[in-house]
Amino acid sequence: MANQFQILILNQISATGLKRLPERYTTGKDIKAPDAVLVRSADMHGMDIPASVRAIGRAGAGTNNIPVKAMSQRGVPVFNAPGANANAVKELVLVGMLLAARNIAGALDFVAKLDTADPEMDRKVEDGKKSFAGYELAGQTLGIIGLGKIGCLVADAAIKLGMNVYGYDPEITVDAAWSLPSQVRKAHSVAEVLKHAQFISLHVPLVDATRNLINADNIGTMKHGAVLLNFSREGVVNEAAVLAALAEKKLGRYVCDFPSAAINGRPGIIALPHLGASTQEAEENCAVMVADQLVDYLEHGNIQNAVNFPNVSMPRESTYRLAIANANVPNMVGQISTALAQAGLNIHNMVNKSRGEMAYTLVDVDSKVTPQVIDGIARIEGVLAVRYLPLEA
Ligand SMILES: NC(=O)C1=CN([C@@H]2O[C@H](COP(=O)(O)OP(=O)(O)OC[C@H]3O[C@@H](n4cnc5c(N)ncnc54)[C@H](O)[C@@H]3O)[C@@H](O)[C@H]2O)C=CC1
Ligand SMILES: O=C(O)C(=O)COP(=O)(O)O
Repeated sequence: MANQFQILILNQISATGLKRLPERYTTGKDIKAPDAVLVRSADMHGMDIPASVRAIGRAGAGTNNIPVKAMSQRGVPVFNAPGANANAVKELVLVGMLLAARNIAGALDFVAKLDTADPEMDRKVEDGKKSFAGYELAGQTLGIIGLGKIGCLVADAAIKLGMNVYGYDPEITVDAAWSLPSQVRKAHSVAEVLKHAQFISLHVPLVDATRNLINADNIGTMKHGAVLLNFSREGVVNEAAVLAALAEKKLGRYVCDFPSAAINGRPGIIALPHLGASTQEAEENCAVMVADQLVDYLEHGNIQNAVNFPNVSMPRESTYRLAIANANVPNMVGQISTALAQAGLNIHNMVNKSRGEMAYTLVDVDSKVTPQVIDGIARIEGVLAVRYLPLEA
């Protein structure tokens, strides 16, 4: 019988994505011993992740809600869906700039409070509108911190709207750099971006190095009345610093996707309920991408788009495959090959790749692998997880 897999679902995942899982897969939110977890923003840090879990699929970009380091130590890849929701976020960032520049939230509120039975309503509309006059985006300068999938799309859209764009990303990839319009000016520091831009948009992941990236020390260096947009993560911005800068009118608006007790309802705050990736298209794209990656990993051991392991794939030419997650230390491949040779197994094909402290090995052999051989490999120091993935007869 073909392999049965159980997938624990922690958030609402697009049905189109779930349909990519073969029918023999069971999905649900109460599965006790899942082979894999599908998640969006649910916080998995406090969760007791069952030992049965072989992979985690994040139907989205950010993985700060997942204990990635602990999963690496267990040899468990954490997959995400790079770029699959980037267009949705880009569009909401454009909305964010317009909300700030045109006083749209205040204007909508004003209209909602109009008395439609008042014969003077039309006059009040014409009188009232002057309170909401704004300015245009064309000609303004936007600074983008983080030029990954989202930052690059925001840069491109802003250039097309006639804005000047500064971008900062010390680890920009070659592909991202190629995708940027030539008009984007390269900034060499966060400070340089803050100095030049009227709008600053953050598109970095939340990691130790980006926590409080915008803080009391640098927020005062922004242009007077600047607009800060945060569709990245709450922790990237120090909210106390934002409130102080708004109170001093140093900051014009703080537009974010992360409401909180500290900022909600405060003057100058425009907060959306984490809507960046909430379009039908983005939800489908993310779920499809990550479901396909999970299936390929669970059934064939191939890794594509894990945040903690290298990309490793090998075409299936042999029925008998071992997938081994191991520490990136010397002599792992040697010890694995020796264990197979000692068991009289001939290696048909093999690939080993590393990324940081992690490495991953796929080995196809010409005959059946016994549980004793698998146990022997699992006991090699530095081996974190071993899976035997024979093709079904
Ligand atoms: N509001 C929402 O619904 C959504 C929010 N996000 C957030 O946006 C973040 C970025 O998403 P993507 O662009 O898809 O990720 P990405 O991985 O394509 O891009 C992130 C970029 O940030 C850069 N970076 C890292 N540290 C930096 C630093 N200290 N200074 C400047 N640049 C730095 C990286 O080099 C990379 O190019 C996600 O990690 C997530 O937190 C993503 C999707 C939806
Ligand atoms: O992809 C991301 O990083 C997001 O923040 C989107 O989160 P969501 O999937 O909408 O809960």
